[in-house]
Amino acid sequence: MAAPDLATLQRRAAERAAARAGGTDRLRGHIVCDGLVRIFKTEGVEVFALQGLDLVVDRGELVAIVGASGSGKSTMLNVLSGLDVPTAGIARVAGYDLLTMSPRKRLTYRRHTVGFIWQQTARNLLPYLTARENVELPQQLARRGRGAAKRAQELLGMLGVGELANRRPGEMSGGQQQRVAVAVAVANNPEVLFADEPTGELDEATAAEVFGALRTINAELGVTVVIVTHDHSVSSQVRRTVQIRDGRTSAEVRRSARLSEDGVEELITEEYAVIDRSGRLQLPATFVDELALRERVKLTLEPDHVAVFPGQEK
Ligand SMILES: Nc1ncnc2c1ncn2[C@@H]1O[C@H](COP(=O)(O)OP(=O)(O)OP(=O)(O)O)[C@@H](O)[C@H]1O
Repeated sequence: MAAPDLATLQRRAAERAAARAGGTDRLRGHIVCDGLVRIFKTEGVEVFALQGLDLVVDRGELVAIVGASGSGKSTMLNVLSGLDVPTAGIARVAGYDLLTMSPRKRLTYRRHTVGFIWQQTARNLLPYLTARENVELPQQLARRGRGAAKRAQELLGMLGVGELANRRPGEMSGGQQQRVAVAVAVANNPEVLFADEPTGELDEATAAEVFGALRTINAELGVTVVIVTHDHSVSSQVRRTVQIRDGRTSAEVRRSARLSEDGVEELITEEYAVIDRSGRLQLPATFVDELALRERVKLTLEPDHVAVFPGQEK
């Protein structure tokens, strides 16, 4: 069977997500971070891991978050997954307020609302269980044992690893293990799936298969998917890539499919800088270097754009 094209997947994900949410008007802001701040204090030194991060992810979206080491990706993911509490700002996922929720609600949130995939393949699966048993386990723990075997087989089939249902993780490749891990993560039908460097231990071709599995889950189940990675090539695998720099969202790459005049589908890639509510934006490092922009720049307002010029030397 030929793989569906990007436009079809895009439409299908939107339809499934709308059906799940109970109408398109409830689609906005499945994940909302607004002015998110996380300060760590170690030995009297304050580290600003998140410095007013803004991010809105719609229900049913699939988004990649990229950034260099130390940019704040893990801190953001820890907050969104309910493991850590931010210092200030707004963090909301699927209607849960992550700053004020009680420990009990936090547990419910982690068990039922979100699913996780970690970088270390070994952390995602129990080595002594088969693929099918691994997918059945979270359902049994949530007392959804009836029908667990059927759902496990369906999910494994959907992710192209149906034939491996009776194999243990040690008898599968890293990529196959991560695809089974995707099935485990969505076994209990979470609303949001967080993947932390899910392809960190894989080569490029295998990584592409795992990204394909995440796209399938997004399109078929309408689950909102957030992939965190330092691998910039992920932007060729997803429609929206958000870049984090110094604890803030700094830029976005959006890919969309459109039909050209002669009826051929073409992919458009557009790059945006992110501007916050105070009007702050970060210029891409390459632009800053190219024109040797330092300290102050000159801005002029044109009818339809703003121009930035190197400031005068002192
Ligand atoms: N528990 C902590 N205590 C003190 N500082 C921390 C703590 N966790 C993170 N930091 C600091 O916060 C900043 C952001 O770290 P974070 O781990 O979120 O970055 P990252 O983008 O995930 O990096 P990597 O890709 O290397 O995992 C770094 O300067 C880091 O040293």
